[in-house]
Amino acid sequence: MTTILIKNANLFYAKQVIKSDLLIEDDKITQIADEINERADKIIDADNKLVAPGLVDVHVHFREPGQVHKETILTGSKAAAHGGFTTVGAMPNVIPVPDNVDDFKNQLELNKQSVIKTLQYAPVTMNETEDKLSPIEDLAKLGAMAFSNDGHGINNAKTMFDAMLRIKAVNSHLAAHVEDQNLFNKGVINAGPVAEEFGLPAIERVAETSQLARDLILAKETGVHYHVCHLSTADGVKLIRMAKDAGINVTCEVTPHHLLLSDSNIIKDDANYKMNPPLRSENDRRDLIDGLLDGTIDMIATDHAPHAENEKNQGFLKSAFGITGIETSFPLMYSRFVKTSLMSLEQLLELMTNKPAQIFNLSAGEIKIGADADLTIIDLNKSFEIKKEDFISKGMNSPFIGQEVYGQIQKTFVKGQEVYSI
Ligand SMILES: NC(=O)N[C@@H](CC(=O)O)C(=O)O
Ligand SMILES: [Zn+2]
Ligand SMILES: [Zn+2]
Repeated sequence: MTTILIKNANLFYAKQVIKSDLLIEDDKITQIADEINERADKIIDADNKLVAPGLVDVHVHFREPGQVHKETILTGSKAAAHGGFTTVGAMPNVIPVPDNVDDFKNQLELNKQSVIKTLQYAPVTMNETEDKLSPIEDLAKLGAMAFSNDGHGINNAKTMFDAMLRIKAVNSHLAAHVEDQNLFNKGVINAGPVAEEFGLPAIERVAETSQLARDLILAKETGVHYHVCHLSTADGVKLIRMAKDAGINVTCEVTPHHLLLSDSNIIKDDANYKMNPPLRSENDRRDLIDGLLDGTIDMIATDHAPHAENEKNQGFLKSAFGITGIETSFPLMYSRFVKTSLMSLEQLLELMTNKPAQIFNLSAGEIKIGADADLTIIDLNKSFEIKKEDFISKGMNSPFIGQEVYGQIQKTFVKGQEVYSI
């Protein structure tokens, strides 16, 4: 047996940060107490740093198979460990889309290269296109964490309705990239004065909100657990608030970038500000923050979307949609929300551990006796600059490069194994 004793932790335990020691035996947490003086193979003095459950991100893109020049499961998962994450949900917009038993099994095999726990979404429809539903029952049986066509909206209401019924029947979750493909209309930036100033084709807010309104009604009718990916609009927050009040089984995520940036921050033609959904207005951003603080929005997810340099330096019109996020999420959220007293550290940790785990029924996101030793040690007082060269991800496409932040990840453990150390 291998034992690790962590001394002098500021431990996030039972929804509070407390002074504590913690003992790991092999892959499990076996003791949590004021003072543990057991002999151990390794003793780590946490020196009053934060010891948190490994962070949970239900929305990442690891690009393998098919686009390994952007990211691989190995580089993506190492980047996640660098960001303090120990459990992630990988979206199925890889090539080929794992929309059948063989490709899904192959995807699960590939995911074994992950240094953290990489769970797999299955697509809602074949090849994430409109016409035909994927073999939902088979893919659920193989262990799909949930179903999503992320990257594309599901335009056809009948397709969505049927998908919801079948996903509900297997007791799974439907995570929706809510976007009407016709209203999206090949835009590249949020509709408004900034789009006009730059003369770029725009994405209307109604691309998100009209499909969301439809889906909420369908979710009410079917009872499926309907989860909204990367919410971006003020009206979207209102719709979800109303739906929750009406008892509809809806949950929702928001990304750090939609909380921290608006279209007014976009540097002309810098595609590190190009993603889908686009950065919206200051008004939308404020309402997303309100929605996060009042519980309308349930969790933070990064939508980590790595691309190669030459796919992102083509200006706003031609570059790919998406930015990396998994290595900067905690430091950015901690610096801009906790340090500024918009929320407590405990609130932020809930949004990045317990809440996503609970909502997707994952055994993750909580430090407790008997749980897997999935932990991260974070120095909250350490400030540093976000630098390209510090990314482990193959993707360097971040609008946050150059920003000064607090909250440096020092070590990350998965099942008692150190998967990142500074
Ligand atoms: N967010 C993005 O802009 N891009 C994502 C797809 C998605 O999340 O919709 C990608 O796969 O690159
Ligand atoms: Zn999406
Ligand atoms: Zn995505």
